[in-house]
Amino acid sequence: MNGMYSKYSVDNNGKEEDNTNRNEKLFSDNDESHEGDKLLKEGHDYKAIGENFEIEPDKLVIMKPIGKGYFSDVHMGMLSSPNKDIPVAVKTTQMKTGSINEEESKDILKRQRQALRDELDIFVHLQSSAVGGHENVLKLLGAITTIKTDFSLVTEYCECGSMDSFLQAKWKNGDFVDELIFEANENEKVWKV
Ligand SMILES: Nc1ncnc2c1ncn2[C@@H]1O[C@H](COP(=O)(O)OP(=O)(O)OP(=O)(O)O)[C@@H](O)[C@H]1O
Repeated sequence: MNGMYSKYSVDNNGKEEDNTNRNEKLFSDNDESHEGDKLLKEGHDYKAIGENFEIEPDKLVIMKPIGKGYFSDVHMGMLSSPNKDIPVAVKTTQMKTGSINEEESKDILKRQRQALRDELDIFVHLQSSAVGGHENVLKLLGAITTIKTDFSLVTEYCECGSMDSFLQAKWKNGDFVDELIFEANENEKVWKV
C-alpha cells in the first residue's frame, strides 16, 4: 500500500471536502461511510486538535503495516516537511472491527477513535512546555483530527519497534546485559540500553 494518505482535504474553516475523485483512497477496505457517520454524535473524539499539531493529509504517505494494538492499526509512513521527508508511525482506528452488524461496527469505531483521542491528549500534554518533553519519550509529530474516517496519530518512527519486543529479543540472544551502559551525572544514575 503506497498512496496518498486520504481522500479528503481540509478547507480553511476546518470543514471536510470530499476529494474522492482526486486522490487515491488509502484505506479502501474501511467501510465506514460518511452517510453512516451522521448517526454518530459529534463529540470529544472528533474535535480538531488545533493548528499546532494538525497535519495536512496530503503531506502523509503510508508505506506498510508495522503493528497492531488493542484498538488500533499502526503503519509506517513518510511525512513531507519543507526540508526532507521524515519516517513516521501512523496510528489509526482498526480497518476491520470484526463486528456482526453495521451499527455495532460504528459503535466500535467510535470507541476506537475515542481511545486514540485520549492517547492524543496525553501525547500533547507530554510535549507541552509545562512538562518539557524527554528524549526517551516518543515524540508526537502531529495528528489528523478533522477527518473522522482517517483519525490518526503521527509519531516519530522507531526502527527497532516496540521496547518490549526489542528487550525480549535481546534477552533471548543473551546479549541483554552486555549492552547496558551505566551513565552517571551529578544528580542521578541513569541506565541506558
Ligand atoms: N513509533 C513507532 N515506531 C515503530 N513501531 C511502532 C511505533 N508505534 C507503534 N509501533 C508498532 O505497533 C505496535 C502497536 O502499537 P502500540 O504499542 O502503540 O499499541 P498498543 O498500545 O499496544 O495498543 P493500543 O494503543 O491499541 O491499546 C507496537 O508493538 C509496535 O510494533
